[in-house]
Amino acid sequence: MSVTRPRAQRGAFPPGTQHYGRSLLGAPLIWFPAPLADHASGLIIAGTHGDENASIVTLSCALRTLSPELRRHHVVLTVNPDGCQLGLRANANGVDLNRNFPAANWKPGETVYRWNSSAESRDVVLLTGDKPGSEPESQALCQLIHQIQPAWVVSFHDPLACIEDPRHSELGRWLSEAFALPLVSSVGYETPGSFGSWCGDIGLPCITAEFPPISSDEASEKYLSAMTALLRWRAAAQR
Ligand SMILES: C[C@H](N)C(=O)N[C@H](CCC(=O)O)C(=O)O
Ligand SMILES: N[C@H](CCC[C@H](N)C(=O)O)C(=O)O
Ligand SMILES: [Zn+2]
Repeated sequence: MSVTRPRAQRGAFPPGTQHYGRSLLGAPLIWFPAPLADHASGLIIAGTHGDENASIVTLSCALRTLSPELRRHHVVLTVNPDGCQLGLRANANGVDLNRNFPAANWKPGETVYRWNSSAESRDVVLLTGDKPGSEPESQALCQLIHQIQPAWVVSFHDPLACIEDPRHSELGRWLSEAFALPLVSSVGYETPGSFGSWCGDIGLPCITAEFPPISSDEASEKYLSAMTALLRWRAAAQR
């Protein structure tokens, strides 16, 4: 059996998508259950920030490249489909979903982000939501995780160019080598109400993989083999 599908067949998704809710604007929230699911299956997510296209597109390309029957891990391509449609970091309410998760450290009010990689400071203002987990997209993702109980989560973002894994786990070290990105313990600033904070609260290992500032076109070439390998990654003890 071939590990990858021929290029001619990679234009369409393999069958088997499922819905786990609806976005604020009514878009379906879609996930791709792992055909080879077992207790060691993880969850790979991207598009929490709808303007972080390079990682979303590369994960999509990998899903369409790997022979579907070999995929061990579940996938959510776009946590924030409304943000993707609007070209926006936030969801349609102006909420940064990665400050809206019902973590113990959630903070009310405003949050800031950097306009682009040329900006020196974080001066663009977004909201964190009316209460922890107020947004349909973050609520639905938490519910999906409680339902499928992944062994770990890898959350893709752009453009900070690092693999953030406080545990420096086997998977974190593998990601750092496979994507040739530095392994760090923290992205270096506070992210109250973030997905990783919520995972920490429930004891779920979470690694944040930040692509560098790179086009989708270049990332889909440079990172395709690493992303495709991640979809069927196994710990050494399971090989
Ligand atoms: C350029 C981009 N808006 C940016 O640098 N944002 C970072 C956060 C990156 C991310 O959420 O993955 C920032 O605000 O520092
Ligand atoms: N660049 C991301 C970093 C996320 C950090 C991660 N540890 C998490 O908790 O999701 C952000 O500003 O939202
Ligand atoms: Zn992000």
